[in-house]
Formats: sequence, structure tokens, C-alpha cells
Amino acid sequence: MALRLEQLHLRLGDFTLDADFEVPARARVAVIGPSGAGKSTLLAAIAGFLKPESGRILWEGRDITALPPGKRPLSILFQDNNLFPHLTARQNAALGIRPSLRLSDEEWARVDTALARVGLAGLGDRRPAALSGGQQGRVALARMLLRRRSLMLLDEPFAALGPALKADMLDLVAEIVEAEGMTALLVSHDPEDARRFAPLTVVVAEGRAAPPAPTEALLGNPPPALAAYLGNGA
Ligand SMILES: Nc1ncnc2c1ncn2[C@@H]1O[C@H](COP(=O)(O)OP(=O)(O)OP(=O)(O)O)[C@@H](O)[C@H]1O
Repeated sequence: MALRLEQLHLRLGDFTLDADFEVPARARVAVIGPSGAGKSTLLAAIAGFLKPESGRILWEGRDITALPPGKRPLSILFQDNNLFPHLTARQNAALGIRPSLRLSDEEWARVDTALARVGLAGLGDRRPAALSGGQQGRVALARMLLRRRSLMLLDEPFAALGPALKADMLDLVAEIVEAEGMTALLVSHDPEDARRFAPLTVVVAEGRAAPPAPTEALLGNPPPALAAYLGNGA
């Protein structure tokens, strides 16, 4: 097992969320559920931005509950790509290796390889303003790749893109996660994202994050809390 949430109990004001499950190594998992159900809260706890009230978070058997965010074996991709407007695509990606940007020739070569990998070969000298939304997402993805962390947390990173572009990006992330042997959790409102990206899905609803279940079976025969959320659209 890669990630284990052990009797995790989270609290934000009056809101509480419980989780007690494991995520297999190299899995791609969607995290879906109604707005306000606690999807982002769950990711925040795994990332180390929210201290659990009780319970533990283990990565490959090691207790990481007390580790600060930067020391955890994971990287995060949010919707706002957090690119620096004054830096080029190449420099923004290179932040994944070292924030000082003092990189060896070999490290710059790794940056260029990562940019090529996400389809940005030849665009490295552009600043974010000269890139499309999808291309900016690709820069953020290259930076994430260069961090070389084993767990990828994605919180609706491509929600602002059109459906075709979003599908392309999800396919690219899935391909990278698979090739690099990473484990990925993707928060989304859209069950189609789960179908496209994730063989397993965690449903967050009614104060609980349920253990990962096979996506197709879950969406085909949803439990009541999920059925209410999916409505007739699924
Ligand atoms: N700082 C806070 N203090 C108290 N309650 C909070 C705080 N931040 C969020 N909440 C509450 O925690 C709950 C979970 O929020 P969270 O953002 O995790 O939900 P979500 O499932 O990611 O929602 P969405 O899909 O709309 O992004 C919500 O009911 C929200 O109102």
C-alpha cells in the first residue's frame, strides 16, 4: 500500500470529515462528491496544510502525520497554476528542481526534457502571458514532474479549460503517472473526469471519505449519497 489514512478525523470549524482507507501503490484515484463535502479538506490534510484532530497518515508504511508540507513525498497541482509571471516557462518549470534557479547544465537539460515531455518543446523562453491556459497547465505539470515526488495531488487543476483540452491534460497526467510509477489523487466535480482518469474513486459525502472503489462499478450503480449528487446527469 502506498498511502494509508488511519482513522483520520479532520475538523474545520463545525465541519468534520473521517477517512479510514488505503490507496494502492501506483493507483490513480478520483475524489468526487458534492460541493462543500470536504474533498479539498482531505487533500489539505494529506498535503500537511491541515493538522488532523486524530488519526495518522502513512506513506509506504512511514508515519508522515507530523511532517511539514515541504518534507512530504508529494507534489500538488491546483487550478491556479501558480506560475510566476516574470519568469519564463523554462524558469517556472526549473523551480521544481531548486527555487534559487541555480542549476547545473545537466539539470537545465532535465528541465528541457520535462518541457518536451509535456509538449512544450521550443516554448521554454515564453512568459506565462504568452502561453494559452492549456500551455500554462503544461508548465505547471513539468514543474511537478521535476520535483520527482511519488504522490501527486491534483485539485481540479484543469477546471478552467474547455472539455477537449481538459481531456487531453488528464490523459497526459495519466500517462506520466503511469510511466513514472507515481500514485495520484484527483479532486473533481465531474464524474467524466473520474471515468477518464481514474480506475478507482473515493466518494466524499456526509462527513466521510469512503474507501477507493472501482470507478465504473461505482458510477454505474452509485450508493445513495453519490446518486443524489450525480442526479440524472450520470
Ligand atoms: N476555514 C474554514 N473554517 C470553517 N469551515 C471551513 C473552512 N474552510 C472550509 N470550511 C468548510 O469545510 C467544508 C469542506 O470544504 P471543502 O473545500 O473541503 O469542500 P469541497 O468538497 O472541496 O468543496 P468544492 O467542491 O466546493 O471545492 C465546507 O463545508 C466548508 O464550508
